[in-house]
This record gives sequence, structure tokens and C-alpha cells, in this order.
Amino acid sequence: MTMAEAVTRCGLVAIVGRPNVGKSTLLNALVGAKISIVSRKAQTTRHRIHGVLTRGAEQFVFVDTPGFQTRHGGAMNRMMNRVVTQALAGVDVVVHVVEAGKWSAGDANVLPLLPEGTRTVLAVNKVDLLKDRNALFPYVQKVVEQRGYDAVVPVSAARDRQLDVLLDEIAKGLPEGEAMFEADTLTDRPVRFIAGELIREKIFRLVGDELPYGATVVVEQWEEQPRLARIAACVIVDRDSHRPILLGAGGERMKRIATEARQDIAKLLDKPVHLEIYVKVRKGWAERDSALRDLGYE
Ligand SMILES: Nc1nc2c(ncn2[C@@H]2O[C@H](COP(=O)(O)OP(=O)(O)OP(=O)(O)O)[C@@H](O)[C@H]2O)c(=O)[nH]1
Repeated sequence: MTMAEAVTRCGLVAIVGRPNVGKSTLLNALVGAKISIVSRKAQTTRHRIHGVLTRGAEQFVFVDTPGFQTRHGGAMNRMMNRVVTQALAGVDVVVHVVEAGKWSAGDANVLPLLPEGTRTVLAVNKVDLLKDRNALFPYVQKVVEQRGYDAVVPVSAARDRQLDVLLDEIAKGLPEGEAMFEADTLTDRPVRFIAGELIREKIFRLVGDELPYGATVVVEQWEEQPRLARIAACVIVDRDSHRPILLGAGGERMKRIATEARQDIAKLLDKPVHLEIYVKVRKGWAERDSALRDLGYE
């Protein structure tokens, strides 16, 4: 008998919270693999990503929703808010992640999006950063005054603390049912999509603040042979001025992005990878719904 056959409870879990509270880190810590991308920058999770964890008879299917923001307008952000609302409709458990000791307008903006009548767990993340442990209780009290939660669990996603307790509280909301995924499934995203995410991660890491939300990655060619994968990806930016930023002096920066991405994708596929990345400028693409659809965002 495989693990998947033994599953008796299975449900969808959405992880929500303002940017930078640690949603991606938490998902990675729970699922135990680096599928969703993690970056110090806000707004790095544009796509909805499923991670699946099977723990004994329980299967948790995580829906990682993007953070949302009000500072920047544009079709991209309206779309991201729609994605949040859509992700929350029909899930079994919502985990609202906040940062211990910190409460901002961004956190408050999440509250109206939390669905009524759905089990909602408050995960107070980054407790390892708290200098005064006694500050935790009044902080939690302040938060739960604003919204009733079914459970509150202080955690550290980065230090792997209290994650079992969090899972116990989530599990209470999983409906009875069979597994939706094989026991060892980490994500339902095809490997090609993950490769694109890895490239995007390198861009965020190596280009940093110079390229604010202006790049998207489309994997255009994918040819897998037994001992080699040939991949071509296109990075789309919305301004001419972004191209030299991405390339760097003498193309050095792009070379590094490509080298690091190639190494990660080779690990993922377990074979050598030939990776070609080129840059295209498509002016104002983030402002046009139609362009977003072309790029597979809807
Ligand atoms: N000290 C500490 N840092 C953490 C913890 N969890 C996450 N972080 C850090 O917080 C930053 C943001 O984490 P992410 O997981 O990218 O946050 P996010 O909520 O997914 O961010 P968006 O994608 O912008 O919505 C990263 O630098 C993480 O390393 C934690 O438990 N302790």
C-alpha cells in the first residue's frame, strides 16, 4: 500500500498575508522543498503555486497566493488582488501570516479578504526575531481583537519552529477525503514553469531594486534529450532602459543570471542544461490586460 492510499483527510490550504511576512518561506519549510521562490523583495510571487504535503493520513494542498499592495496601480496589481480572492474562494483552511510584533496597514488590508465560515489560523511568524518574548502575548491580543481566529500559532518558518503545531491546527480543517496527489508530489506545476521561476528568482536576487516589478520570464523552447536539455527563455521588460540593467557591464550580469539558473535547472532535471536567455522590451506590458493574457497570466 502506498502512502497516498492511506490518506483519509485532504484539503486546500491558502497562505495569505502582506508582502514579506514569510509566506514563501513558510510554504517551503512545510513542503520541504524549494519550489516557490523566496526573495527579500516584496511581490515576488506572481503566480499561484501549489505545494503538497502528505503527513500520515493527512494531505495538505497549499495554495500560495501573492501578496497584494495598494501603492502601485496597474492591471498587474488588480489582477493580483483577483488572484487572492479567487484563491480564497473554496479553500478549506486559510493561514493568515503576520510578523511577530509588527502590524501595518498591509496586514489590516488582508482582513476583509479572509472568508467568513472558513477555518482561519493566525500564524505569527519570525518569532526568532523577537527580542522580548513577553511582547508576543500583547501583540497577539491586539491582532485577535480585530478578527476572531480559530487558532493562533507562533512560528518561525526560517528556523523550522512550531511548524508541526501549525500543521496540527490546519489539519483540523481538512475535510475527510482521498488524496488529490501522489504522496511524493511537491507541486502540480510543470517542471518548465519551475525552470522559469528559477530564472526569475536569479533576476530578483542579482538585479535587486533596480528593476522594480518590470520583468517577466517566458520559457519559449524546451527540448529534452536523454543526456541534455536545451532551453531558451525570454525575459520581458517594459522599458528600453531596463535592458542594460539586466545585461550589466559587458553582459556580465546576465551571464551570472544564466549560469546560476542553469545550475539550478540542471539539478532539478538531473542532467546538463544548455540555457539561452534573451531580453525583449515590450513597452507598458504590465498595464495591458491583453498582454497579461498573452503571457498566460489569466
Ligand atoms: N528571521 C526570520 N526571517 C524570516 C522568517 N520567515 C521568513 N523570513 C524572511 O523574510 C523575508 C521574506 O520572506 P518571503 O517568504 O519571501 O515572504 P513572502 O511573504 O512570501 O513575500 P512576498 O512574496 O513578497 O509576498 C525573507 O528574507 C525571509 O528569509 C522567519 O521565521 N524568521
